Amino acid sequence: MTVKDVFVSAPGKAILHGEHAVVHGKVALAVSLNLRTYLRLKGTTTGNVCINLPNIDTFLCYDLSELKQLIPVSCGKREEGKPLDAELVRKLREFIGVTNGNLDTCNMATLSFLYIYISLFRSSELPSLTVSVWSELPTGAGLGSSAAYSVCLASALLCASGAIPAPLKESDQSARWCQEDLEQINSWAFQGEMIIHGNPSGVDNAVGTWGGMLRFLAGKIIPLSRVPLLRILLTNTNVPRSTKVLVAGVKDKINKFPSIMTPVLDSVDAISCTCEKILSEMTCEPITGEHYNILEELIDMNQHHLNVMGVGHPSLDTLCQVTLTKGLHSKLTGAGGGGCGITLLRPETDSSVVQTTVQDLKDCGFDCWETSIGGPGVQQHSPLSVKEEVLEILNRY
Ligand SMILES: Nc1ncnc2c1ncn2[C@@H]1O[C@H](COP(=O)(O)OP(=O)(O)O)[C@@H](O)[C@H]1O
Ligand SMILES: C[C@@](O)(CCOP(=O)(O)O)CC(=O)O
Ligand SMILES: [Mg+2]
Repeated sequence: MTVKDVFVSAPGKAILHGEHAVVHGKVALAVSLNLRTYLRLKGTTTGNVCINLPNIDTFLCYDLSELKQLIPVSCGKREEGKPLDAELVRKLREFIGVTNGNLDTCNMATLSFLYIYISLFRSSELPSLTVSVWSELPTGAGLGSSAAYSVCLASALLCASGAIPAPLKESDQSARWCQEDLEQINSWAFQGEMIIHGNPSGVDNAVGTWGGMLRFLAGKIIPLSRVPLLRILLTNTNVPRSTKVLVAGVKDKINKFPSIMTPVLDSVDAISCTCEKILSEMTCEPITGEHYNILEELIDMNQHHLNVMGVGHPSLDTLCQVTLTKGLHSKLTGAGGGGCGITLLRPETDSSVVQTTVQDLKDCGFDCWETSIGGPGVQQHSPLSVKEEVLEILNRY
């Protein structure tokens, strides 16, 4: 069986409020970024499955006959939305040489790819193909690179398996799937996130799938269509961390101090709801300085709560202090423990202030850039419509 080529991309995300709390059934507000992950899938006749992941320096090829041995005997095709198939995960861990402990960067990426690939093709014939992925997002820094990767894998492999159609028409540059297909993509991407995050809330893959700004609560996704244009500065402290480890740490703290942590989670929930209310007011009445004052106070309060949860880091404290000297308010975004933070810029914040803030943050060893938010969710592309620099990298494989 030879599968058709497919080229897809999905955006990263920033969480305005509700990271970690969302894993425990609280509200999160998240927004897509204009930084994307691109995946090219090529059908081949080599009898191999190859995966090229230049961002993490991983280039692997497997023989189809080896992979066939891993198909669990237990049952046929698995439906999306179910818990992970424990037998398949065990066999795959053994196959890639992980016997115990946490998976490293390369193992997590390989395991989630092989898991989705085998799950989707197990009841037919495993096809020979090459998947190459390149991302504009920093990996493991809180901007949802794992979800963008999982959404790209899910959409391309679902398309290649024929489970969903390729939406791109000959004359199109890019195209999106219908709601029903997006739900399937989101569901399979969630399985990829389960492998990478351990216990994901599902907010990151929802943003990667649908794009824009959304409110997420216990698996329920509500797109926020009327939101004000926000200016946000993104800072990467370049301190590496793992979402899986941080999420597990918060769970331990909740188990150890339930009466202390429950009010903290409830307070974060109230912060997300208050932020949502303010954002909605800003779209239907004139925007005032007071709206921004409240948004800034919410950012400060949430950052303190995230420190209480144990997901702060000295580098993130530095980010908050440096920006505050310019009157700007910051919080971590994503899992914390290093990685990225967001800084809210007010409409009147002068570009000279932004420039000096960026320079001060760069002097701390951070990367810093003003970003636009609310880009489209997962898309299929005609390769000709993809940015030259991305094509150039993916064409090497
Ligand atoms: N472009 C990519 N190529 C390969 N693997 C990726 C890529 N982006 C993300 N990943 C996988 O996701 C992991 C990072 O996920 P995570 O710790 O959740 O951080 P993030 O905040 O970036 O989502 C990486 O270790 C890797 O396994
Ligand atoms: C901490 C959390 O709320 C967000 C993690 O985002 P990221 O992987 O750090 O980009 C976890 C989750 O929602 O699954
Ligand atoms: Mg992640």
